[in-house]
Amino acid sequence: QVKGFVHKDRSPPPSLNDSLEGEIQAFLTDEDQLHTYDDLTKVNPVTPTTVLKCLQARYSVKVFYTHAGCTLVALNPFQPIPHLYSLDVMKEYHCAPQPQEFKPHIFIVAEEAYRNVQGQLEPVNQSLVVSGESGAGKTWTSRCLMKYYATVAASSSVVKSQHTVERIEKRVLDSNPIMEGLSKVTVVSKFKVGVN
Ligand SMILES: Nc1ncnc2c1ncn2[C@@H]1O[C@H](COP(=O)(O)OP(=O)(O)OP(=O)(O)O)[C@@H](O)[C@H]1O
Repeated sequence: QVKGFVHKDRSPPPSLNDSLEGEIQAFLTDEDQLHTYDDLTKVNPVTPTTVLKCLQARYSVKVFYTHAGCTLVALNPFQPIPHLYSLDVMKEYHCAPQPQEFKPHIFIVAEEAYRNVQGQLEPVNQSLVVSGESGAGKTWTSRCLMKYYATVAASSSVVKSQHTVERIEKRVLDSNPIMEGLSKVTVVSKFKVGVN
């Protein structure tokens, strides 16, 4: 009579690599959910494969910005997306009590730095570093930031005519090629927008 039976599995225990691979596959199974990760710190496990799959999924549903903690990942849509950068969208982010609760956008980063300067909290001077490989969209992003500052700065002071707003914006934007040509660094008032 067999009173007890213990099956001894002679196969080696799964290695760390196998279990990570299993976790990655499990994460990727839920393909329809991948685009919903608006912050890459929520991705688990964080690996090049899982992060890139999420970004790819977001790109395919035309979502081009994703948080990664305090960093913002911007994907180049390689096509004009005018509604993403309209004056109304700028106003929405600028006037929101908590812009960070909105969808990830370069305007969240812009607004946060703007509020820090206005609030005079240390460090008052703010730097935004825009980095990426050639063609990633650094110049585009820097221009976006400057357009944002030109617009919100003009709208928040004394009520100015549309002509004045456009003049400020043009001056700021026109300074970009000179500054970029000099040192690849553009400086807007107290804001620094670095281009690597
Ligand atoms: N968010 C965006 N929406 C629409 N077009 C974009 C966006 N970002 C970049 N582009 C387009 O992609 C192209 C490359 O962008 P950009 O010139 O900004 O790259 P870069 O990183 O500054 O390149 P380099 O380092 O070679 O100067 C441009 O034609 C630009 O208009």
